[in-house]
Amino acid sequence: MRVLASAPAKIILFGEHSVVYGKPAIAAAIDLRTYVWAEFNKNGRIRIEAKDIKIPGLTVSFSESEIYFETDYGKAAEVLSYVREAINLVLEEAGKQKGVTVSITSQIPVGAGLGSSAAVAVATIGAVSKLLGLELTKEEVAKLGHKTELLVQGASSGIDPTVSAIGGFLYYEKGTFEELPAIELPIVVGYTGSSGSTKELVAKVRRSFEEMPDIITPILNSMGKVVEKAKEVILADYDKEIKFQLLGQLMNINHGLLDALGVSTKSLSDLVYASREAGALGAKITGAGGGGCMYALAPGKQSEVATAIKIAGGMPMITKISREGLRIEEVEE
Ligand SMILES: Nc1ncnc2c1ncn2[C@@H]1O[C@H](COP(=O)(O)OP(=O)(O)O)[C@@H](O)[C@H]1O
Ligand SMILES: C[C@@](O)(CCOP(=O)(O)O)CC(=O)O
Ligand SMILES: [Mg+2]
Repeated sequence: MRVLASAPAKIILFGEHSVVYGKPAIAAAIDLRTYVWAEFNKNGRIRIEAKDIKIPGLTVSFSESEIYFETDYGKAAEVLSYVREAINLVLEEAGKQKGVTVSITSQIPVGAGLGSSAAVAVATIGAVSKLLGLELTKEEVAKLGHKTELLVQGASSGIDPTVSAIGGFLYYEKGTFEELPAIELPIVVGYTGSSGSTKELVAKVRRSFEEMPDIITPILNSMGKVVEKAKEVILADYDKEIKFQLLGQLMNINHGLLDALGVSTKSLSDLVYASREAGALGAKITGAGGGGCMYALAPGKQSEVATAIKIAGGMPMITKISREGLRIEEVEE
């Protein structure tokens, strides 16, 4: 039997990092997906075929009769830690120890703030649980995805695996979520081409918080207030233009607060300011930062903002919100 599952990427519209400290956040699934095949194998091992992961350098030594390959096996093992932990959690949940092979292909850039870690964990959990005959709800998959991120990152709010499992447009706070009415958000995502490690960036904010709690706490509190105001605006019956103006203003404030936490970079800020100068109503980092992606709210200006992002050295992506979260694509008996 073989099972194919997929899960979407996400953008955090407001509240990244502060959501780790129990504040709310708003995120949406977008139409880039990770696909995972799962099947049993006979050797009793966990086998992971990660087709998109680049190995960290390779040394080959050979003689007449022998050839040896060497790479940074520690880094290679680390890069597969989300998948490995996800599989172990499902095997534990099913109370089975079986040889499982997973094969992964993904449309989501790694370390770009689009939740590639959560999407790969959720799709792996979806495929392996289905293979083992475990009928998990999307909420149960999200919880196992959150556990996976906690095991690998040390800290995780759970918003990424929740949005990836459930899909759509969610208001998330301390492990619970509510679905927000889908509003057509004319956004442009800008990818810097560099990546940031969520584990390292979350740890960096944690260090600042522990060293200067009186300074960091008010920043996190303000971020929480920004998100509450954004939810109020999204739910209000203002006309679209007013909503977009207010949301753009809140995005810019959120970006400044993230900059104060030290998670922005020059390339991210270059794309943010280029977008604003090209007419975006708001632009901010999305995800952990340290590289990765930003996004801009650009009603009627998506192509101008996309061009400005390209001129500023970024890669623009015009994406849509995906209603669908985890999807079992195929079951081959
Ligand atoms: N296609 C993939 N195959 C295997 N592991 C992946 C894949 N995509 C992402 N990952 C895992 O997720 C990590 C990136 O997660 P993270 O640092 O949270 O960045 P983000 O979630 O913003 O993409 C990668 O280093 C790797 O461990
Ligand atoms: C920084 C954070 O708020 C979001 C991380 O998003 P990503 O891994 O960069 O896609 C961490 C979390 O919420 O678990
Ligand atoms: Mg991540």
